Amino acid sequence: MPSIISSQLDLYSIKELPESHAWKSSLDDDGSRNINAESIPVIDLNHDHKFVMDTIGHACKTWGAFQIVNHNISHRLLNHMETHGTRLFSLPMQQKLKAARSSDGIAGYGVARISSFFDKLMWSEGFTIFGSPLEHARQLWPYDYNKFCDVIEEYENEMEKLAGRLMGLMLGSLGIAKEDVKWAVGPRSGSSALQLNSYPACPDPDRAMGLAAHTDSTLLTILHQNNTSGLQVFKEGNGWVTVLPLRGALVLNVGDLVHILSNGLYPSVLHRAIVNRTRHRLSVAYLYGPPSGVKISPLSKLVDQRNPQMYRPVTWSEYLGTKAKHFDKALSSVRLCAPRIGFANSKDQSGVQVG
Ligand SMILES: C=C1C[C@]23C[C@H]1CC[C@H]2[C@@]12CCC[C@@](C)(C(=O)O1)[C@H]2[C@@H]3C(=O)O
Ligand SMILES: O=C(O)CCC(=O)C(=O)O
Ligand SMILES: [Fe+2]
Repeated sequence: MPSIISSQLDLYSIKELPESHAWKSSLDDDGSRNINAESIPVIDLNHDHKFVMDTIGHACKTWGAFQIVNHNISHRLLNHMETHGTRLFSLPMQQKLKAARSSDGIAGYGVARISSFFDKLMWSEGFTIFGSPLEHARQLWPYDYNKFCDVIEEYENEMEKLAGRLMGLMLGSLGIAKEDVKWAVGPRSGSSALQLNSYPACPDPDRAMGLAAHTDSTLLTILHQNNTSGLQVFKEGNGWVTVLPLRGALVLNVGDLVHILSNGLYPSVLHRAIVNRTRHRLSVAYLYGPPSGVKISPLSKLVDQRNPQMYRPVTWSEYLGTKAKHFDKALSSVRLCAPRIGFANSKDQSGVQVG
């Protein structure tokens, strides 16, 4: 387990990669820096409905991730979010620590929640918003916290609408009307989180890891990255594929709960973030979950004798607890029967850690 002291290192001031953050020797290159020609699809939401739905279905099956353009989230809002994120991580360390995540909490400033599963530390810092950001914002900027809260509120509202629309398209591509899934329509509250990730420029990027490989414990995640690459998705047969930032585009990741809902048809995507020698990278993940209390289980229309129910019902908070305990074994710990052969995530996710 990383010690408290080393998890609070100020990465902005370090001139040489400490052993605590060295994941692998520079000699063993796993090819992660190849910018492969093939990458995740880019989907224009302005195309006609049927085309968009079919393209999304195909992307979910084959990649578990895609980029979207013409999503109706304004450049102004994306830029504001980026500015406020950068402003937060530029604060002095002792100021950021005033909003530190408590050991049993979700919200606040700190290392990634999954850090405890690795013996090396990641080259990143994060700020998680779960519920109102007011208290933490007050600690960060005692005289000037409103602007931050306003941007977060607007961002969450806009993202919620987009996530609902994408959820409808994904369900549609599975042959399910959104209206047939009770919780997918109607009011929702407290069923999303926002994760700001900061990856400072790193003196030895080939040996460092920004955010270790994981799948998201969400229905879906909408990711905004600044104009610096770092996100990679894993595709069976291709290995790690870089998702190049496309100005104004957003990345959509299929999460574990859609994996469950689709009875394994849309596998959640394994992804990670690598770091950069000269540039600071910022990403903002909107983590979209079901309303609290709702049990997520494979849609009955997708279950029959030939396709038995693969997962037991779980609520979001139950699943988050399972993930915190079992990490990459969380999905298999709620599995009822063997995975479909040849599916992207049917293989064990262990073994992705190097170093
Ligand atoms: C709603 C969520 C989803 C969480 C936990 C909680 C709040 C923070 C999210 C993340 C964000 C960073 C990667 C991850 C793996 C992590 O360490 O914290 C995510 C995790 C998950 O998807 O499991
Ligand atoms: O920074 C990135 O591109 C990835 C972030 C991520 O995977 C997450 O916040 O869950
Ligand atoms: Fe993620």
